Amino acid sequence: QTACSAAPSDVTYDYIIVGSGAGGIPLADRLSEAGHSVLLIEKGPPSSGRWGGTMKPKWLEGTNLTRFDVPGLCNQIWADPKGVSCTDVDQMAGCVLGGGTAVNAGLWWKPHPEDLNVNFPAGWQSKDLAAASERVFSRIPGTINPSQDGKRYLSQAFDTLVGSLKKAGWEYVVANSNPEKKNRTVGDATYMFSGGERGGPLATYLVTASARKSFTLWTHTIAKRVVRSGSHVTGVELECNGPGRSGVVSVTPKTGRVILSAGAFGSAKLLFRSGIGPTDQLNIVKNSPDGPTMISSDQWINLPVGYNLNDHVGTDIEISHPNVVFYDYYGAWNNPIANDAKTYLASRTGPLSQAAPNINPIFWEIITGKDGINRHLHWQARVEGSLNTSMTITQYLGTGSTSRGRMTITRQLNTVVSTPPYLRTDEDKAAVIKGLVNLQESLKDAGFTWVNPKPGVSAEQFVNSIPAIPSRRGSNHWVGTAKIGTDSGLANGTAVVDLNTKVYGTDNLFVVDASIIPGELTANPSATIVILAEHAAAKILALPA
Ligand SMILES: Cc1cc2nc3c(=O)[nH]c(=O)nc-3n(C[C@H](O)[C@H](O)[C@H](O)COP(=O)(O)OP(=O)(O)OC[C@H]3O[C@@H](n4cnc5c(N)ncnc54)[C@H](O)[C@@H]3O)c2cc1C
Repeated sequence: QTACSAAPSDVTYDYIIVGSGAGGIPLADRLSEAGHSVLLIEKGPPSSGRWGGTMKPKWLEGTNLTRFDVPGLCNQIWADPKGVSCTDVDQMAGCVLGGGTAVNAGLWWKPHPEDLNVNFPAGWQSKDLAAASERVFSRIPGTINPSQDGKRYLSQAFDTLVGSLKKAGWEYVVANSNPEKKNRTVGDATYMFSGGERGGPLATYLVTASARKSFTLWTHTIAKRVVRSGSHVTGVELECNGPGRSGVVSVTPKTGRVILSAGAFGSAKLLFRSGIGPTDQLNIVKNSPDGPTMISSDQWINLPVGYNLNDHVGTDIEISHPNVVFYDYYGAWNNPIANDAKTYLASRTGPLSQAAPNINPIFWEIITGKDGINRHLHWQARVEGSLNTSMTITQYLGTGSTSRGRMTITRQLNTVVSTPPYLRTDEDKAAVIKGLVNLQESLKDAGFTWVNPKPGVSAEQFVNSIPAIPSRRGSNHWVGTAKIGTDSGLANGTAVVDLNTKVYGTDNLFVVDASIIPGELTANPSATIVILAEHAAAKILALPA
């Protein structure tokens, strides 16, 4: 492994952003666009070919494409996570340039108004984020037709399920044209893909940022902690990770700022290592290898970092139908169907331009609980399961869920989900069960064979039979560990960052990523995180120097 080189001691940056995911990349672009010098630090290697990534199967050799660029290879993260997934997190997360936006399935949704209005404080409501949303969707519009010939491949599962739901009274919608229509509606999966490739922030915001002299990117560089004196942050201490940088990098004296965009686990970990968080967690860091050099306890800032953890609680059902056709996306790594590889390479068309494993359709329902809360269910179908005519459909419970968990740190400095956030309230469970009962009812005469739950097993028995742990219910949509709000955690409140995303008790430390989201959203979160980053950039730029 190549050794790190020392960070230059004679250069400072107006903004140092840690983490190049859904939050970090758009932020880096907007802050550098405003004329500031910006350093973006990413612990992992380049991913997409555009940025010098090299990981690819044989059939992509000689092209500028990597495994990250081809939608049909997105599930390779599960087959071969080595060198791609984070090793210090007990959940799946992308530790490469682009973070989750480099490894995810590319699903891309405009938020339902309640995602923001129910979860977020004043100033971050649907109407407040409308302009940011507009900016995001003008740069990354998303598509329901990833294949560049406009055709839909292997659409049997989609056609069968949409047809059945429509017969049962569900309405077909183009989801991102009608983000508010999420009750008994069904639509196409919408992806951030563009030109038949992954697209997203790596192909838009990072491209414009990189064209500016004021922008610097360091990959292979781990931020260990922020360097601070009391409430004032002066820079970031680095850990060697191959050919990246080591030492300390400083922000512009007096006016410089550090922004953590290292993800729901990564940003919380950085806060703990910087002496910011609940005392029990800071004491663990104190007893870790960091201990001897950790900031002294009289400068610790006690905030509820790591609490309020949430994720979509996933409930997988499996149904089969004779029309459904399976496509071996995993097999496409070594042995793609020759013609499919050829058409993908020649014109970005065919099954490999679609996300594995043929994710489609998506449908939604809102269940109002006895507690009066609207709980949003997002159902996501894919073609895989125990039969070659199976569809597995995951039901996600999002907006309105009242269960929360906790993430903590170990002495080895790994983050763990110590309290899973799944189905901890009766009303959350009731909504999940009711949603399943409603779907069974809607599909009852549609010719599907129910593999799971099996006939004779009630929805309630089925939901209760799946352990409420991340390996069985996890959705990789982690949020909430550094919640935004006006009820400062310094005064026994629940918020870690204020309405400008500034960490309470600090002058110039910010968090902008999934961590600040107070409660789970209806659908997959990445587009909303980019919207939040756009909005946060405007808020931060408006602060007095
Ligand atoms: C397998 C998978 C599939 C998914 N599918 C979808 C989907 O289809 N649609 C969707 O909307 N969402 C999806 N998600 C979720 C989505 O990708 C995440 O919610 C989103 O990327 C989170 O954004 P973020 O900015 O908070 O963090 P991330 O995107 O995770 O970015 C954090 C970045 O910080 C870096 N980092 C962490 N610690 C440090 C450190 N100490 N120093 C330097 N760098 C650091 C990481 O390497 C990473 O690049 C998926 C997630 C996974 C894991």
